[in-house]
Amino acid sequence: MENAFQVDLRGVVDLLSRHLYSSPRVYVRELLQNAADAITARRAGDPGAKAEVAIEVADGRIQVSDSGVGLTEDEVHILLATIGRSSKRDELGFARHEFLGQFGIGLLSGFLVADEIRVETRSVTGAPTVVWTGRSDGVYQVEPAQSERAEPGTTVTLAVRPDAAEWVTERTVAELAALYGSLLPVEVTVNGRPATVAGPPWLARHGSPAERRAALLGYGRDLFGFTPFDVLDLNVPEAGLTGVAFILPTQANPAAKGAHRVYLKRMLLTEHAEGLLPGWAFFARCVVDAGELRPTASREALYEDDLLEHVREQLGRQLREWLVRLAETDPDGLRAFLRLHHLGVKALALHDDDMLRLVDRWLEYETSSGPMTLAQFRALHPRGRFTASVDEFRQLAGVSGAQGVGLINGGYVYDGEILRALTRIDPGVRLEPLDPAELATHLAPVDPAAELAARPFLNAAARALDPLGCEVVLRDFDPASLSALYLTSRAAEHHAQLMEAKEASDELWADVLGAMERSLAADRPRLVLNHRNPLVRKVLSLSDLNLAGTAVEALYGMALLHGHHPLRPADSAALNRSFLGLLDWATS
Ligand SMILES: Nc1ncnc2c1ncn2[C@@H]1O[C@H](COP(=O)(O)OP(=O)(O)OP(=O)(O)O)[C@@H](O)[C@H]1O
Repeated sequence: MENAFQVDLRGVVDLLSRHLYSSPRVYVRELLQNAADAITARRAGDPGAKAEVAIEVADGRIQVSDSGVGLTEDEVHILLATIGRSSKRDELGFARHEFLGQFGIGLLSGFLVADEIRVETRSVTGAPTVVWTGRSDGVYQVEPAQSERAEPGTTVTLAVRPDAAEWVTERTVAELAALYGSLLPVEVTVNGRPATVAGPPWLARHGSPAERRAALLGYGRDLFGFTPFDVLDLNVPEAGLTGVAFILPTQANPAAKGAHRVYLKRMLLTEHAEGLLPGWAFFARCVVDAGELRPTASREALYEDDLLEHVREQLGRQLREWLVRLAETDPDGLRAFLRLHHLGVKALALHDDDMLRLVDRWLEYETSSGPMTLAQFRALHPRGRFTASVDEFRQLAGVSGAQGVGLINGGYVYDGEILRALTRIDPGVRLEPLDPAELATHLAPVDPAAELAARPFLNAAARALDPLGCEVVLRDFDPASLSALYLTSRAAEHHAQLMEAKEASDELWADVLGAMERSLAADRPRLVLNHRNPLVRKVLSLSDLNLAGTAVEALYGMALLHGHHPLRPADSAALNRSFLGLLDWATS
């Protein structure tokens, strides 16, 4: 025996309200949408038919009347009383593209605020006016209307439940009708006051491009509360998409979720759409209307499909073209943009040669020769170096620059990768990462006589720093104001990390790490004393070698601090010891 499914309407309404829709307010959108669709259906046969939706709100009742196709009694049974049945799909079950609705559940959203939905409708076919009344307990009835409607169309009436009263006030309904329906191509009024505007502002005609731009910037300001840095048109014909992108006037958080305003067939889908733009374009906020993109069943987000993917690519391309155009026509504008949004552009440059060229030509980097673009730096220092961290740049820029080794700060997000990627646009690029130890080879040795005279001092200094795992050398370099430089090679850093790990690990691991340690050439860090520095000269001239050892410990501590190197416990102890030693000497 075959049986039909039974539907527990209360359960379905509960499902809709708790899990599908984010707020009862969507009932206004669903009513508007049905009214607009009914008008679209009527105008398909009669293009000159009126396109009016009148919403009346008073005393906890809302009435939505449309001049649409209306329904016959048979259609009422089939369409209004069958959940999931919709007249807006074709024979194969696909959404028909001229309509907003498609799922056949929207009318049920009336039960979010009322226990009863009353639909009075007269079909354009000339059938008599009927009244359908559906209740949230799952019972409905259809009866002939007491009087015929003057015109074809439909009036839906909801008498609000006391707990939902806040959703059915004139003010709330007017706000919601304007929010969802202001761009609809039908005339919507709430208690006689218009809720619709002339159409999407980006399609409005203006006297001149400057006027249009000013009007669109004003639109952006009204919508988002900031005056956009710039505005550009968006267009993806395959998705029936038009709109505008506003460039944010302040730095944006790359991790912030998208907040794009999306209309589908002129009805607001969401103010918080995600996935409309590629991830790197976090500096733009869009307002778009698309005829062909699809909503999810809740109508609160875009359905992720190939078309949305295509739209994302195309909008990304249009933003990219805008940037390239800006570089060509308004360099100052581009500089200002980059100051705000360099992260997005750098992220894009990693995979896009045009953007990489733009970064190369326009983005200023910190370098040992002052702030300049990568292109300028390469012209000045064809074999320049870049650092792996901001700290390293701060430690070494001065010394490196003074030795003629150009240095770029490559320590910020994406910079290392960008510098390495430069060969993509210029195969001749010779910029390489700096190994700090290499810098020592650029520091000139002191003259042999001075080196000889300093021997006893250097021996004492080596004895003082040996327990700290550091070697001492004397060099002659600029800037003279720098007393000592602590240089550690990549291998030495690795070695130091290994030692730390070994100290913290158990026996088995300590053995393994010990074996690794032996296999690594322990390239020790160096303290490079600057023979040009007056303080170093003074220390060199000390005849008391113990005191000289203490002074070297102090210079070592200063070099670590100056270079923002981490201080190990042994380093802090050496620094304290040197202080005490110097104080003792001074007071004895
Ligand atoms: N104002 C109206 N005028 C004419 N027909 C209507 C009206 N409101 C609803 N209908 C009919 O009732 C059907 C069911 O409406 P419902 O709102 O539940 O779903 P839908 O609009 O088809 O799809 P969705 O769930 O996506 O909104 C519609 O397909 C339409 O045929």
